[in-house]
Amino acid sequence: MKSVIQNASRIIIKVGSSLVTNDGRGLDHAAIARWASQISALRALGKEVVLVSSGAIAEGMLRLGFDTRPTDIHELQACAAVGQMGLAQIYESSFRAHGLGTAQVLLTHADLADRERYLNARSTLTTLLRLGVVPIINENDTVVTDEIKFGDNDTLGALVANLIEADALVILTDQHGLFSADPRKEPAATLIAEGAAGDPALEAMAGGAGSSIGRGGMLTKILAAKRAARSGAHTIIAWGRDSDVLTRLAAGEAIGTQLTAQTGRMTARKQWMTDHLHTAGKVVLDAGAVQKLTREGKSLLPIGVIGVTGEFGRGAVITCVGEDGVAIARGLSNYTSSEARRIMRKPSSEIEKVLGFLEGPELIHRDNLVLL
Ligand SMILES: Nc1ncnc2c1ncn2[C@@H]1O[C@H](COP(=O)(O)OP(=O)(O)O)[C@@H](O)[C@H]1O
Ligand SMILES: N[C@@H](CCC(=O)OP(=O)(O)O)C(=O)O
Repeated sequence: MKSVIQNASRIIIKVGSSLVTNDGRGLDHAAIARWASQISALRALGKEVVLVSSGAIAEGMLRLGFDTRPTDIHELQACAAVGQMGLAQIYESSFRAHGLGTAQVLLTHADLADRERYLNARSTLTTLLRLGVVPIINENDTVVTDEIKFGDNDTLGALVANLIEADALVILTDQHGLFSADPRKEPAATLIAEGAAGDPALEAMAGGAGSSIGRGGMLTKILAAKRAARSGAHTIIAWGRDSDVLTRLAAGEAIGTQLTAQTGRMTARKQWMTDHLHTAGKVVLDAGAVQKLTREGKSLLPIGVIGVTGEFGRGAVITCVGEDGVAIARGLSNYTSSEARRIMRKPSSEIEKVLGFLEGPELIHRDNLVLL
């Protein structure tokens, strides 16, 4: 078996709390420097990498002088806010040593459930990747209470994989992968080298966190693999301290547990769009635009739109119909219905003049468009 990382061009790497910290107190700077060095090697191979890193609470505990993890939610939030400064600092300097810029992105699950914020987060992340920067994501712990209680960045990693349609999610943790049972409790447990993401038998093997600093345990990782697979991303769970783990995966070596997505990336996306039976509105396309979409695989520009029906917000799923009323495509709109009405039939060069801002030259970008 070959590692899926070898052919993956967009990868989310999640580094867990149990790994990034020195026994839950402060950050392991040397380990972080090693991952930064490996990620810069992946970048040199032409791969786009987004890092999801935990560790803010552990670093905040150290900086604020807590010996044990506070139970008060607001103290935890304070630790996360203080520690996030340290996390950003160490990543910034570790990547800078390899000539790579970093960006801090703090997200909540609710942000990704909101269509408009989802689209904004997606555009920001893809822009950062295009500009050659490594985005470093963590939960925005200041504004959430549920997530901070469970402290689970595995789910966030999967949501980000869905968000930017990554090819793979690599979950680095303190175990070599998924074992037939929790190896802390069952020393005879064996490593599961491969499986199908979403297979319920895997969930039965996974238990909770084994250390005092880790929270989610193996179950959240298995569920994250299932979620990542919905957009066609494969998941690898591996020991983050294995030497050169990331570069060896990129060379095709099978390490840890590989959970394969059963549906391809495009099929998964198409499925998601076509599942949207109730679209918020419609745009009517002239013959030229129909041609561009159906034959040339192009984006939908406002100039090809001759009518807009319904009321919808930015990021809504809308239907594209031809002049004969036949639906030809579905996609996520970059503009609201009222903005679309103002820019339809106009060249993209006039959008900014008409609206006073520019979300993008297209009404629906081809990456967000599915032909029916
Ligand atoms: N079947 C299993 N295979 C491997 N680890 C397991 C399993 N079930 C439970 N675990 C526990 O999950 C822990 C990893 O989860 P966690 O501590 O939350 O790490 P992280 O901080 O990296 O998210 C391991 O240390 C291990 O004790
Ligand atoms: N966002 C928090 C906690 C997230 C967390 O611990 O998640 P995990 O690594 O999945 O156990 C932090 O940075 O400390």
